[in-house]
Amino acid sequence: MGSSTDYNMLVPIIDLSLLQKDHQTRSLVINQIRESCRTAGIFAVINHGIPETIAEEALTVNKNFFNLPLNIKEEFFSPDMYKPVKYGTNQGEAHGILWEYLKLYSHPFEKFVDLWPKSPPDYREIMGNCTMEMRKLSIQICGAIMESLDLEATYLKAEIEKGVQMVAINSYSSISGSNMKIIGASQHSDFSVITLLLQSSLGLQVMDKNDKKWKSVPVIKGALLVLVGDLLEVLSNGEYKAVLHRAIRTSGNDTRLSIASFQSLEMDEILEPAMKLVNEDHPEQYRGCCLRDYLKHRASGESKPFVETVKITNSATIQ
Ligand SMILES: O=C(O)CCC(=O)C(=O)O
Ligand SMILES: [Fe+2]
Repeated sequence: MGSSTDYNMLVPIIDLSLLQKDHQTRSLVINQIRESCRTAGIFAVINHGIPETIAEEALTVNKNFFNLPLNIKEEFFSPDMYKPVKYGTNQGEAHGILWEYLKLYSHPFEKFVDLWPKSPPDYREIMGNCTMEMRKLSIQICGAIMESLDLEATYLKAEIEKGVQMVAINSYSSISGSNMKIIGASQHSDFSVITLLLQSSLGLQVMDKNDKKWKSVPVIKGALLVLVGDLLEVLSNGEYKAVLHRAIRTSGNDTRLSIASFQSLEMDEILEPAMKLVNEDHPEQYRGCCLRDYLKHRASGESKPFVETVKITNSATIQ
């Protein structure tokens, strides 16, 4: 057994339907969200309103997309970070494709849908439903997260609603034998306010802040995962930290698929720490930043994690 999967993570499970209940129940849920964002940086949501068939169809249609001949998928290949539809692959010398991904800009839908894959024939319709549902849910969860920070539920709502939604679909081939390899999603945090993630099978790991060990995130039927992203770290002035995660390939017969929806603001919309969370005891810890800054950072090939580059390190610069 590879050592890195020996640890399992107890991911907090939050019943989102309770947000519609009485004031007291609602507050309990908000407290759970606060606690999860502060400690784990990840939680699972159940009763979230996205029908299971939508998630299942999305996984299936993407599986069918990745099963298409390489020449069809390669139409979407591009090294350009700014391309709204982008296919990429990581090939092992003797092992064929180990990891493939497709990145789609998905909001506004009408602006991007014509650029999405045409095949399988139902790809656009199924992924249109899926990404719209994921976006709606992300916006709802962002509102609850704002409340958990003692901000108005509507704080940044308009900016988030106008914001870019990008979806990454990852496909990892399974491994045989015990050669545990970490492919594709090596350790990183996401550039998003939150990321909503659907995984078809085990493979996502997060760094446990307490013991600094990688922990496997279980697959909970019908649940979606919510990950704290870089923008939420900035907005909360470091109260919530973006969760460090990676994806490993595991043994088994099935290819593993994950669908991640990254909710951020518009390309040039600068996000700064919320004024209410900056005070004498909590001086401003981050500079404002936008999606374009992140893409420039990625294109530059700099290895330093993006969020580190916006941290204010010199206390002399703080007023
Ligand atoms: O495959 C996964 O579970 C994680 C993928 C991921 O972290 C990403 O696409 O940013
Ligand atoms: Fe990620």
